[in-house]
Amino acid sequence: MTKTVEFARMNGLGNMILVVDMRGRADAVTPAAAIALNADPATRFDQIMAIHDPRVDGTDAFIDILNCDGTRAQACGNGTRCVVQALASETGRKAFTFQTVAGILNAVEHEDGTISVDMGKPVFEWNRIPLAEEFYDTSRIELQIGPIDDPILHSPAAMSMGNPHAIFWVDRDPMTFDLDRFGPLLENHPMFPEKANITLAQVTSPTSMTTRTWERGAGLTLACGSAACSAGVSGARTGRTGRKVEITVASSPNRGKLTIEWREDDHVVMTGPAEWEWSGTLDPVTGAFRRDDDAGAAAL
Ligand SMILES: N[C@H](CCC[C@H](N)C(=O)O)C(=O)O
Repeated sequence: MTKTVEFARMNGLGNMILVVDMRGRADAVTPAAAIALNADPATRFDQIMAIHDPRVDGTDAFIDILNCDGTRAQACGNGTRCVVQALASETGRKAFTFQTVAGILNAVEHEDGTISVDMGKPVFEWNRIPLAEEFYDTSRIELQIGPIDDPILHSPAAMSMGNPHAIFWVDRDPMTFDLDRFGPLLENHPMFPEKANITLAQVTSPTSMTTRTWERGAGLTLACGSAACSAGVSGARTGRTGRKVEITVASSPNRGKLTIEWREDDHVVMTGPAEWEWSGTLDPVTGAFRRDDDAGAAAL
């Protein structure tokens, strides 16, 4: 087994992704390697998407997801689009099926370069999100931040896309909130036994939203795909929007948008861009890396 593997630094609407090629190996990217890679400004990232050999028939790969703090995540929408782009560039194929901890994901790269991922079905049951308290209706749970008689944020929609999310509705630009201050408080709130990704969502029309997310295990990120899925579903679930919305991520307003459709068959389809930045090789045990010299190398 070689010491190093190939990787590509990519992004999905600014969500910083390392796509790591672990195919043919029996080991996995270690949390220590993730922490070391995140500590270097050149490879600082939000999530690692490690591509492993398929483990079940009918899938092209198993995708192992690590946050920059070394914890593992069950889902990563922006990262999945980056994996599709990397594999489409390598193989010439356009459609892929991946196994993740959250389940089986089907994805396709369109002629215009955007990528659609069927992120599966949303989960609303309190004990599967999970929440620490029983809520019959998790579309509006009792949780707030700020003065009891004038909370800054309150009554979020809670759900899971394989990973836990809380969506707080705001009536002004999400960038005007101190999410860096109260994100960690909410991420680690006792209400969320497995922590949670925290999103501020401003509904701008029945078919559009602007979101900003404090991610579990990663902090403030420029974009979060599974959070966009959760915001889109929660908008429809609470009657604020239709079942198909266009989402602008507040931190990256000029990088493009995500389209989220909560189909009538209960599947959530996310469509958006992915961008390759540069490639290199890395040691999945220690996180030591080397950037390829030639710019424009293949994505992986
Ligand atoms: N940025 C990712 C979300 C990673 C989720 C991770 N923060 C967790 O659930 O622990 C996305 O585009 O969906």
